[in-house]
Amino acid sequence: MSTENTAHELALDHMTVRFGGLTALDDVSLRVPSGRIVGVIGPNGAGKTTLFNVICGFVTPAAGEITLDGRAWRPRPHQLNRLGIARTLQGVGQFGGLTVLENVQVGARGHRSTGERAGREEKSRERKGREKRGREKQSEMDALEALERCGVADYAHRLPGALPYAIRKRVELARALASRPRILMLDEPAGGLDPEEIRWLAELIKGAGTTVLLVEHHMDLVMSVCDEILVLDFGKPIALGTPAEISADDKVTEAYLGAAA
Ligand SMILES: Nc1ncnc2c1ncn2[C@@H]1O[C@H](COP(=O)(O)OP(=O)(O)OP(=O)(O)O)[C@@H](O)[C@H]1O
Repeated sequence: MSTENTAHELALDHMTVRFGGLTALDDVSLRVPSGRIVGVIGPNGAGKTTLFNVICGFVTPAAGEITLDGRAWRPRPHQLNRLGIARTLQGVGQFGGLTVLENVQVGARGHRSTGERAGREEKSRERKGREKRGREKQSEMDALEALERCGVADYAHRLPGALPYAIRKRVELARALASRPRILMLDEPAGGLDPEEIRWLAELIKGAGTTVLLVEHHMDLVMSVCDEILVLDFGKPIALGTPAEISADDKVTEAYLGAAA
């Protein structure tokens, strides 16, 4: 697949990350066009999570550039939500003391409506109070909608710690979706899920209606949902192409066989 003429919502150019003497990413470039589902795969330790962490601003690269909507961009974790970028965590990472709904509202909270922006200049205390209540109501509605979309609205008032792992993974997805992101970053969303859950997940990803960047070990999922796949091995990009191209690439097979040996 060629992405030459497509608007690149997010792009990484010649990204290099070092941890002491270890090069975790070595001159990695990636285009994530608007509306596409782009996968990043590779054996353990290949640099997939590091790539995510660079985009989220958790890790500072030694070299390379990131552009968002064609403009140079230096990511900062606290700005992601406002910029419409949401990320799930590899595990389930929910606050144990909050209900499922409250956890998902945390994801929804930074989402700003047009009305909110329009009223930003208002100074009166009463107006501010009304806006705050409106925001909370909106975030609750967004959270409930996301929980419903993920099929777990029935658990809204439960504490996540007591719920089965697969349900918590769905809650984690709902948390990311609640902010209505334009770029959804999924870090191993299929980890620990059974085949039926993975089929559900594939449908959710395909129907997400956003740009998706997916790091995943589960090959069937990656091959079935991604438009394009980047393969990393020891931090180096070894292949980039459609699922069919990646499946037929000997370098990819060798990287995985080497990792299994
Ligand atoms: N904060 C860190 N400090 C030092 N080394 C790190 C750090 N984060 C990652 N690494 C190393 O960088 C390399 C890439 O790690 P990374 O977690 O990005 O790989 P990965 O492809 O996501 O692996 P996995 O599939 O096991 O999650 C590994 O050798 C890892 O040990």
